[in-house]
Amino acid sequence: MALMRTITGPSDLKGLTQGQVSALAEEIRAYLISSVSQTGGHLGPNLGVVELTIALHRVFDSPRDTLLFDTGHISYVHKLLTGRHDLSTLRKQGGLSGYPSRAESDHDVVENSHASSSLSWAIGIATGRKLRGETDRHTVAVIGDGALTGGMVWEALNNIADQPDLPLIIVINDNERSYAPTRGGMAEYLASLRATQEYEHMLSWGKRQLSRTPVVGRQVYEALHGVKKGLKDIVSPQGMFEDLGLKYLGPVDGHDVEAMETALRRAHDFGGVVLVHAITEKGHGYDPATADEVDRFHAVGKINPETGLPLEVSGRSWTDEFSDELVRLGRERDDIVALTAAMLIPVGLQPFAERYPERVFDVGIAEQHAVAMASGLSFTGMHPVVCVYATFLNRAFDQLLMDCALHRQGVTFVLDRAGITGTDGASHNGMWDLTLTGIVPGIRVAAPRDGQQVALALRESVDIDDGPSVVRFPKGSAGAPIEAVRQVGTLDVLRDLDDQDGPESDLELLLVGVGSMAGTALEVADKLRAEGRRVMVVDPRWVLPVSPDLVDLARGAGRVAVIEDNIVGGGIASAVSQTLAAAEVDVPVHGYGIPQEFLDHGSREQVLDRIGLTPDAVATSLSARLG
Ligand SMILES: Cc1ncc(C[n+]2csc(CCOP(=O)(O)OP(=O)(O)O)c2C)c(N)n1
Ligand SMILES: CC(=O)[C@@H](O)[C@H](O)COP(=O)(O)O
Ligand SMILES: [Mg+2]
Repeated sequence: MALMRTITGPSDLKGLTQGQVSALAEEIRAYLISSVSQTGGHLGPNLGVVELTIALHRVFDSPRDTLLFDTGHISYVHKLLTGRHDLSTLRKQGGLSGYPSRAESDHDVVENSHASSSLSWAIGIATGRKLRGETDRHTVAVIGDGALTGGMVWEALNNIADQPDLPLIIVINDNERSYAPTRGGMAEYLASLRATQEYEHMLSWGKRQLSRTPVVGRQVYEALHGVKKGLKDIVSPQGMFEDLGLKYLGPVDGHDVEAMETALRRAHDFGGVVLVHAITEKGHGYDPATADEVDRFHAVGKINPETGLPLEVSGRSWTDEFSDELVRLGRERDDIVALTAAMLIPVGLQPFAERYPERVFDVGIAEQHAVAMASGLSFTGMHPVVCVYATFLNRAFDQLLMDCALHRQGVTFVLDRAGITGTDGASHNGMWDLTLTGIVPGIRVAAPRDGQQVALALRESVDIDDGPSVVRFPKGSAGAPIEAVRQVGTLDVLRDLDDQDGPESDLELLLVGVGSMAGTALEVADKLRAEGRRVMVVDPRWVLPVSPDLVDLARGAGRVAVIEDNIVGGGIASAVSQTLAAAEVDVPVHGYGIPQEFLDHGSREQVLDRIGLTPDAVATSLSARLG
């Protein structure tokens, strides 16, 4: 760590010798392994960009030059080189973000964790700089091969190709993986370019051998070299980027700082748009990561740094409940197909894919495309199940609305990581989906309260074939089942008025627990009942559209309160309030949910506490309201 501690900013890198640079890379790699194994985080991706990031900061002059890191999860080395040497607070409340953060440094620009937007940012910044006469400032976007499969990238490249003179450098960090190996034509194309590297190595070996061959050696080499272009085009059609008029440099060994510096300096001095194709290895230099076939330690929890084995064992997750039921459904119905946006394992589709490989589609990091493709699949009579993290549905809202719902296509959306996720920061919380889906005509939305309900809701959703249906659930362990004490129409009653409480007509408070907030609602009810309040807790299971049974029950209540892990604005409380008003049911409705703010990272529990979405806070508020 001795050398790293001397690097207070990128300027301290410029004077290092190549030997010192190599030593620094090793120091950083060792520190990443020791620190991130204690905090958790994106260990594999960041081990893959150690040398690349050092080279970037030696060639460019951040923050005068702007460095952008697509998806943001690969910014740990960048942080270490820009004065943030201590990663021990990574992803902890009040500590360093796991993504770039403007509050931490003026070297950081794009904070969000949503992939494939870096080239759009880059052309925006470069164009703005040009308009302001600052054409000596470079903009560099580092984008992974996975993020390169996102449609926005191709929208940006289309525009970038129109301005080939912009001082804009695109570094493709090609490690052949998203979580799993990157799929699709783009991945194949990059593979063909990588093949060039082997070809170049072979050619330079041939040149060395032939140059040692007297007399004929030179002529033979020239002849070979003449063949090179032809062979190279066979090995790797350079066309795509060059056909767009973009200069392509590479492939370059992304773990060779000197080679990266040479390429980046050429790109820097070129004075126009250049793509530098860096070949890297996710998890590089750490055997447990490079040996990990699942995802090369894409995102780890706390692990043993020696073995890479997890130190925390989590219980059966919400995702597991979904995954197992989908396999059961897949066995019963051959019309069920599944789609993922490069997250087959994290969204729980691997067991289904192992059994029905022809019925799973990994479309790359392309949620918009996934939803429109699902609409097409549904049109042919298949029942697609689109599996994305709730926050990433934001990307595909128009396709949900105008491709799926407008045509009443029967598509099931499984939104994992709904609600507060916490440690991945503001852009990862699944806090908007109930609001977004709530404005989609004809949609049905289920918020299961436990693992059993996930299975039940999924089974019901795949029977909905006249429009989109949604099943949303949070990250982590699903916890123990919450049994209903009885049904009122479509509603599950979780806590009933006791007999001696008298008739339902003088119900003080009807408490609605949405999804995983059912547990919170029960604790709130128990606190209020201990004060002698007459409280009933119900779980609608299908939260949108609002059930008429809920309207009927509300008629007899003094107040209604809804607890949801979605923004309060436009969420289920809003929907209930609007539905009651439309039914002329004049009962106050109180919404308890997530504030309409971007929430700094912390654990799920810490964030819930911070925003007052806890049993104590809600009970205190309701107690005051009940008077
Ligand atoms: C829109 C969007 N969808 C999904 C994700 C989840 N995600 C985070 S990183 C990642 C893989 C990125 O692969 P790549 O760009 O190759 O970067 P690497 O991890 O290989 O460095 C995915 C799918 C995301 N961040 N954004
Ligand atoms: C950066 C990104 O989008 C994902 O890698 C995310 O960090 C993983 O989140 P989970 O740990 O919830 O799967
Ligand atoms: Mg990758």
